[in-house]
Amino acid sequence: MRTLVLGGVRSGKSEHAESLLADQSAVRYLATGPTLSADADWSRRVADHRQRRSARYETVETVDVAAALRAQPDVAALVDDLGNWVAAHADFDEAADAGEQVRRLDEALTELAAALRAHRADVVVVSPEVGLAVVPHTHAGRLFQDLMGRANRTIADAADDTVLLVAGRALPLAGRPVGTRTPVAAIPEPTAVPDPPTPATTAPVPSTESTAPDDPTDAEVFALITPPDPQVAEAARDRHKRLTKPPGSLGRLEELGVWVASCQGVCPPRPITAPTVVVFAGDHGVAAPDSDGGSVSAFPQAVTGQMVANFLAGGAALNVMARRAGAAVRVEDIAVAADTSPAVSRHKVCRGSTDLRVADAITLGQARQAMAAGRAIADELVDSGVDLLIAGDMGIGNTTPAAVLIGLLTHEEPVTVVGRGTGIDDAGWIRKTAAIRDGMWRGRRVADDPLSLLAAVGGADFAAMAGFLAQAALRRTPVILDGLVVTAAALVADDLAPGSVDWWQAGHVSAEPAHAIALRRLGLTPLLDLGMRLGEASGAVAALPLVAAATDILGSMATFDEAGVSDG
Ligand SMILES: Cc1cc2ncn([C@H]3O[C@H](COP(=O)(O)O)[C@@H](O)[C@H]3O)c2cc1C
Ligand SMILES: O=C(O)c1cccnc1
Repeated sequence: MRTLVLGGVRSGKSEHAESLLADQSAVRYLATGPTLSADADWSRRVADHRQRRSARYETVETVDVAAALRAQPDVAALVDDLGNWVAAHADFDEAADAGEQVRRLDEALTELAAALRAHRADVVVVSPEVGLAVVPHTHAGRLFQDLMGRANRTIADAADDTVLLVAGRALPLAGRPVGTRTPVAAIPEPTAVPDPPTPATTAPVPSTESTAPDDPTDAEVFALITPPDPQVAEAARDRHKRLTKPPGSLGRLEELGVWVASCQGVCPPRPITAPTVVVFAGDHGVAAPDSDGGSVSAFPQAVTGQMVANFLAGGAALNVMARRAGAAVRVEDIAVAADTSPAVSRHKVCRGSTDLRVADAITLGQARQAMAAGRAIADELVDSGVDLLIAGDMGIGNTTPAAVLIGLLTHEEPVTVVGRGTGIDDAGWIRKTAAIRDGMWRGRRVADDPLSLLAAVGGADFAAMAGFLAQAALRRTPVILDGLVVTAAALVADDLAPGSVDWWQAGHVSAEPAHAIALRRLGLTPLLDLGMRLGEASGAVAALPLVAAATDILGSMATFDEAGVSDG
């Protein structure tokens, strides 16, 4: 989480910033202020700050904040403050060219924003809001106000959250950057009230397997995710240079092998021998037919349970592809409306969800329970020796909550994230777009709170997938992501446990438009682009042989020395 804390003099901004990092075990305090100041008032303020900070803080006095952040991306940081940083990056002398100062600052800002975006641990930047004062009558004052305005805008764009401190009150700034698309909050309130869900099939009736109370477990709390081993990555890149091929000639397969090695923490990497797919099945209230019989899906809800049986019988596309790729398949009924085999319903949280257009899909307690289940499943597999994890989805209507989650987390509009799913017609497209709009309207208030977001507009299957994906990262196990539905859960998972994305590769890009948007947001480049739009983990399994081959290349290819081939 990156937060920009703005405020006037003595507004309480530093105290607020420190409170945001209160639960961090270690914080680097990047102090940008002059340290050898003769100004008694300044010295007293610095001493004040020092006293308020505890032993958890390490103070680093620097104006090269970008370099300081890059040096330790996994430790929380507090930058105090951006005003001093701006002052250090410009010449306020009247003789200096003001345009040149702006250009120089913009350059430094670009670097700083990139370092902030790359910072994996929490970071809070404190900055003075000087734009509300009268325009100063000195050249230096006017230039500083100008540069500060630029700096605050750029850093606010790089931050996940911006708050303004006024009179000791922290006001969250919900606005969107000037000149961008319609803000999510401005999506018109739904006019037509959607039909209530059909109670018999869509109400979340707790199953006999669970009572789903609002229990206080910490399913959504994750320890710090640390990245795959960068030293092993270096060693793997080095080894690639010694293998019997022109350097770089295996293209992206080379970096893919490097990634597997760094995930395993060993070079050469071990061959992938026990990849496992978990299909998370669940129904969605939003898929219930309207009074005119229309739905957001081209298929009826009953297909979800029927497909679970098909997976168990080995007849689904996923089964066929997984057999070819040598992956094990496990199915988990998290929220299927129908009864399924006891073998797959151990972790069942509920039967379907409530229609996300009109109410929260599931309760917070159910979201926690589902997330705990996803984490437990990942733990169990990793403990049993699985060396690569893949999540898949099965659930009629699930591309609608997936689009809602992606729309909210990437600030896109409903018409941009809607897709045809199982193949809806134009009337279905209109209905689905309206459903996504209603879901985004309902979910926008909790978009910053992953668990609440999953409860409001996701569902138990999405919560389980998010828990599974983040837990895989915590357990330092590589993951291949599938299509739209799994990637929607991944977006939430990386918010929940930042840095998880380093443990994932995108297997493919689906034909669903929101998928590419979500991948871009995660910074992932898909391995394949085959026009697939099935889900079930089929896209991830299609990419598995590439990941396995990339691993074997580093592990089994001869070096120039070994093969007696002349090195270029
Ligand atoms: C037979 C069949 C097998 C599937 N396997 C995956 N999906 C995929 O399509 C569904 C999502 O699309 P929508 O939101 O339009 O309903 C999910 O079940 C997803 O897993 C299937 C769908 C069907 C019909
Ligand atoms: O890309 C996906 O995951 C997808 C697309 C359509 C239907 N179900 C899943």
